Amino acid sequence: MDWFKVTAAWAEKDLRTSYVRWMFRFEKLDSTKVGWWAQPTEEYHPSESIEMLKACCTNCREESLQVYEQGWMCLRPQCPNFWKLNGESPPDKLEYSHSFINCHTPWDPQLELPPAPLRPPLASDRDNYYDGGDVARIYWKGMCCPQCGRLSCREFWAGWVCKNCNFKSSPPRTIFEADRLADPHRSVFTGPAIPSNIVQPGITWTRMVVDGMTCLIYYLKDCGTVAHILASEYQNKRPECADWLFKEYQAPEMPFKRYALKSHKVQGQLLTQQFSFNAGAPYKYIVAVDSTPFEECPRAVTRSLELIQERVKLVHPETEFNEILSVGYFEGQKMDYHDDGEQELGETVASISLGAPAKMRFRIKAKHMSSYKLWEPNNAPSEVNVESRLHKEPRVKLELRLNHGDVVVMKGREIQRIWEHAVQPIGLFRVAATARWINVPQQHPAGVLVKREPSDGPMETEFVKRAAVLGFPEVPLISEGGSASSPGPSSGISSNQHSTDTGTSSPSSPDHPEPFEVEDVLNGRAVPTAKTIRTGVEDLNRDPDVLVKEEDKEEALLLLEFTK
Ligand SMILES: O=C(O)CCC(=O)C(=O)O
Ligand SMILES: [Fe+2]
Repeated sequence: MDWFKVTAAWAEKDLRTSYVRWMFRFEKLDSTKVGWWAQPTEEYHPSESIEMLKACCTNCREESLQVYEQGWMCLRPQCPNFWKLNGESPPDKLEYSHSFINCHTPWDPQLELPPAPLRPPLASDRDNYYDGGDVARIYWKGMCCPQCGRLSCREFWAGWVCKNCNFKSSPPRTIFEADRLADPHRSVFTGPAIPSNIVQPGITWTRMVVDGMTCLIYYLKDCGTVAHILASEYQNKRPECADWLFKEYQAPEMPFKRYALKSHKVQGQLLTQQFSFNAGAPYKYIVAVDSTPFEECPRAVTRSLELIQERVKLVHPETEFNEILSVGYFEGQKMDYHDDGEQELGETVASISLGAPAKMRFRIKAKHMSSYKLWEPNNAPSEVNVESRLHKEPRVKLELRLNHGDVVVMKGREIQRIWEHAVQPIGLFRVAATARWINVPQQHPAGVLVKREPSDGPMETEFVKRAAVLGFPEVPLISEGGSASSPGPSSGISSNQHSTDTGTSSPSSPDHPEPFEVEDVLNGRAVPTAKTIRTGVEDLNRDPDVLVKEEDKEEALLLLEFTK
């Protein structure tokens, strides 16, 4: 782009809607440079000798510019003559006048100087100006590549990578101590901590001390409980506990990343604010996050899971987890209202807070607000009263103040269905790790059917041993008893429909084109889609024989789909 000055403002009327909109005329500071957006045919010859024409309204006696070629109009919305061309409505299509386009407005020479280079400096050049280490707001904003000028988001924990020329910029890393990020006026507890949560009427709670830790249990009516287990200085300083974890999580090698949001209304890719890392069973979340097996994770991740597990056992001894999502929040980042109610999720979700404190708020989802009246005391007020009360009452019913080392445990599926929660860190830098149980059905050892579309001939399917699909090349591509079948143009069979039509499969014949090579799968020429893998795994689990039963062939096509 370029630097511009605003040289005129006027009102226009939309005759279809009668709305009035304000328009602004921008003029480039350096009018000798042709804009990259200008059409080659565009006639633009700015000159100071061309004047912008003005005239006075006979009705309001105020001056308006002549903006349009079609003629002068009063451009003051307050005037009864506004937007009238010789007393009539102007035509729908108006053109800008020659003088309006080409006049060059004289300007104070001092102000003609560009105030700063348009290309923002690299964040590392600004280090001296920002207090907040390398987690300040500018460190998660985009980078303008000094080599090629391309703008790139900050996607990686370690720094920026230009998407065009691969230029890398890594800011220096400050390792924060949790104490530096804590509220300086907070109380420091050497024994069980005292909470400072906010509870609205209607939520009951109990408090107990277990193993020297304060536990608060909030009853979100019949939906379940939220337990807040407060850490103490003593607990946090123990080996491989909160202080240690927080330090470990800040290592530059930590595989945190900002992932692309799966659905949003903006053109192009949009990243989540926070950096995250998923380990154990795959969790869909609101972004397509990869998942790393526990054996390959940094120790901070597996240790967080152990510590969460230890804390959760204080209140819900039977709970197990198989997944942990670690999230790093830089300055100003937060997690908006959401629920953790994915279908595959177990009923307990627990998280540990590290670093800066945070507010975690729970509110009833708007669509369930009407059921709130069911929770009124015995003599439930009349419909009218309930409504008026709902409007006055803030939807937030519980606000937890989370400090370094605290653990929160949500237990109950209904909490995720009826309620939603949001987390707002207070301070520069925070890490949270949330553990869940995810029902991942066992992978069927037999394999999967893959589908391909040959350039000539009908759609082909081929049975591929699952191990090969998952990346073990030693397992060869196999045909299941000559299993090539023709599903027809649509194989969109719902996962719980079991076809009984045995006529859908036919033995492979020499007429059929060559099947997929395993290499196609492994070298990325044939790509499985995450959604279909998941559907497939679920179906395999529901019916382990699905791949060997002839009548289920069509359904099995859904199990894993490859696009060539
Ligand atoms: O940041 C936190 O404490 C919890 C984040 C959360 O709600 C989630 O990961 O689903
Ligand atoms: Fe959550």
